[in-house]
Amino acid sequence: MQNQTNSTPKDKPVTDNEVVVDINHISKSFGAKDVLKDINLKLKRGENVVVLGKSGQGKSVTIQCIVGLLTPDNGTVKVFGDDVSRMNEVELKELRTKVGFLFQSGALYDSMTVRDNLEFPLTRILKITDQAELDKRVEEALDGVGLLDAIDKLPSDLSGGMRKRAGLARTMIVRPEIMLYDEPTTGLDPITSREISELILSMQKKYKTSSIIITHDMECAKITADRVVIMNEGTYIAEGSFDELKRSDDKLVKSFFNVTT
Ligand SMILES: Nc1ncnc2c1ncn2[C@@H]1O[C@H](COP(=O)(O)OP(=O)(O)OP(=O)(O)O)[C@@H](O)[C@H]1O
Repeated sequence: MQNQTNSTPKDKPVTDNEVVVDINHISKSFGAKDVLKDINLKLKRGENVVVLGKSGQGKSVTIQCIVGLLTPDNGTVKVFGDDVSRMNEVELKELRTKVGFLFQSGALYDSMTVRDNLEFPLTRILKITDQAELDKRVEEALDGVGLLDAIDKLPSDLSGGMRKRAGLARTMIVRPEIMLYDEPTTGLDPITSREISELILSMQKKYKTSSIIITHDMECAKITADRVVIMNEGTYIAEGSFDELKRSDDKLVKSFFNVTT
């Protein structure tokens, strides 16, 4: 690790089973508060990993460490084999074009139409200038999330579920290799939550994206997860498939499943 040089993700050979995010014994404190104590997580290419945990357990802090917005106090986070804490600004920028986020709000620009919101990353990140190409990509992306009819609407004219779909289309339009979903179904009714969860699953299948999905929503976990990890008090306490964890005898693990199952 000492003399490692960072190369850009696109230089890496792609293999099945490749670990695209490797979190190794990270800890993070804010003042006297030890938020992450010892977190380990490997995300393989094409895999959906759901992180379950109660509020304030450091799930969002973990995500911020993956994209270099926060630096762990100890341990390493490698993305595509490169240590994020050793990346310079150019490398971090390159990394963030490969890693898409979907935050709770969907993070659309309120003053822009849905079309303009989706064009924005195409012009900014992919540097596409040809209007016909922009139109084609925007329409395809919106069609993929069932929102083509809303192309000229403002975010304020959309329901919460539609905003989430538009946010997902905007993130996916640059084809990130890794997706980080921070509570993608929070604030949505059960039917819309299910639709978003199914969309997350279909995105994984269609684009072979590798995703970390942070959620409290057990149905979202059930629909989307290839693997579930449960986080409590700064460490991961259990890991397995949804069905394996559902059968667990551990009291804390059971407490997550008893809510809805
Ligand atoms: N930049 C920061 N400075 C100080 N404290 C922070 C910072 N970021 C997070 N924290 C603290 O770390 C703890 C974990 O926060 P985090 O947002 O990761 O929780 P979470 O598990 O994602 O919870 P939730 O489900 O409520 O979003 C919280 O107590 C929060 O106040």
